[in-house]
Amino acid sequence: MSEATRILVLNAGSSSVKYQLIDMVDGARLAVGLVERIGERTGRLAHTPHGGERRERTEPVPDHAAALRAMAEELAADGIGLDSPELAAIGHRVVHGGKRFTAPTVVTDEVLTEIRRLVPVAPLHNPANITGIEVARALRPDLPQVAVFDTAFHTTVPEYAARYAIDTAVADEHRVRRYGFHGTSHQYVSRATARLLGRDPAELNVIVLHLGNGASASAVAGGVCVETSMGLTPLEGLVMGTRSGDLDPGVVFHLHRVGGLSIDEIDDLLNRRSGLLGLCGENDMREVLRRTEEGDPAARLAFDAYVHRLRKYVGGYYAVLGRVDAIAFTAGVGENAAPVRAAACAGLAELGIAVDPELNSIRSGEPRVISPEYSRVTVAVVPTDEELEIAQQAYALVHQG
Ligand SMILES: Nc1ncnc2c1ncn2[C@@H]1O[C@H](COP(=O)(O)OP(=O)(O)O)[C@@H](O)[C@H]1O
Ligand SMILES: CC(=O)OP(=O)(O)O
Ligand SMILES: [Mg+2]
Repeated sequence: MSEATRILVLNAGSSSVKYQLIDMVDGARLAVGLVERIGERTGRLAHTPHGGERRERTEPVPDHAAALRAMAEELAADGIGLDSPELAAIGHRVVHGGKRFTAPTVVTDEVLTEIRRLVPVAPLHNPANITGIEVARALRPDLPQVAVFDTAFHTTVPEYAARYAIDTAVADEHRVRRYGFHGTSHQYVSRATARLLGRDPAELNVIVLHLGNGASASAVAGGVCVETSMGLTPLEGLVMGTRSGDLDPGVVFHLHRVGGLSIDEIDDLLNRRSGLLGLCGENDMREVLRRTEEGDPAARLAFDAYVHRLRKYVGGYYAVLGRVDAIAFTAGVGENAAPVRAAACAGLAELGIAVDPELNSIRSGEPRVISPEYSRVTVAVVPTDEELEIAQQAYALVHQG
């Protein structure tokens, strides 16, 4: 039996790489790091070893290969380099797995080809994930590279919810359907919510609101995902930092035919220049909240639109589930923005949903209940941990075989 008990997790984004080295015996984070501003004039690496001081480097990081080299140097400096025999596998977040990948998968050339084929439906994400896999494989060709897919947890969404009401032959030919994303987070948070409440996940109905840069909602019935807000691509659903979320598909035809925008320009508009950014020129919720407090009308509109959309999904998923036991807020905005949580749940006493202002204002990194005793639905803040979930799934896979 090998002694390899560590998993390196890579979450490669378009201009950043987040990484964690986790020991699966005791769950220790041997290193946690982030390389940002890849491809810009100056990049930045922040690296924190277990029980040690955070280190920062500011230097040009031209591409993802350079980012992973910098990560490898920092790990080596702590004596836990990529050459370590204790490394069992490298786990990768892969955003789009299509219909085929319903579980964590060891990456082969053929698997990589399939992930590459899905680039057009996850253009902001899959290319970076592929680069992460390729670079990691070049650094440690002997290790299993395990892909953990954002789409996997949503493969239980029933056909009537996953299908768009369009011609079946066209949909089948082009594999157009709802796939859903952030699944690793929705899965982790729905289970963590059950743990927080001391309940069996199999008997709990939860609405999970993952509000990060990308944002999505899911309805989880007894541990099984039955509905989610993102679709064929991570563009549908909630208002996000730079993405529009739901809109009339007629808007696309109109902008093309009447507005004269090309399809690529519309794609760029809806994915990168819309959402909070499009409404008020700012995609960071912290800045939107600050400007709202100062009375800035554009920021107010952006906040109101963001919250209004969220409330529509909460109401909709209430009806989908029939009975809701808990609503869990997670990711950067969900974990930190008390005003968003308060506004999303305001005036819903008739649905048994209430938020206690004092509990809601407490800042903490721990899972916590923010609803009052009398609230029929427990409202909670449950920090997500996609990296731990990826590490656990990757470790379980390499240890089975
Ligand atoms: N204290 C805070 N208050 C409000 N929003 C915050 C706060 N901290 C972070 N955020 C929001 O969280 C977002 C990032 O969320 P995160 O889950 O880290 O994103 P991702 O993993 O998708 O890159 C930021 O864009 C910012 O708007
Ligand atoms: C799928 C998705 O939107 O991911 P992120 O929030 O990391 O952009
Ligand atoms: Mg995230």
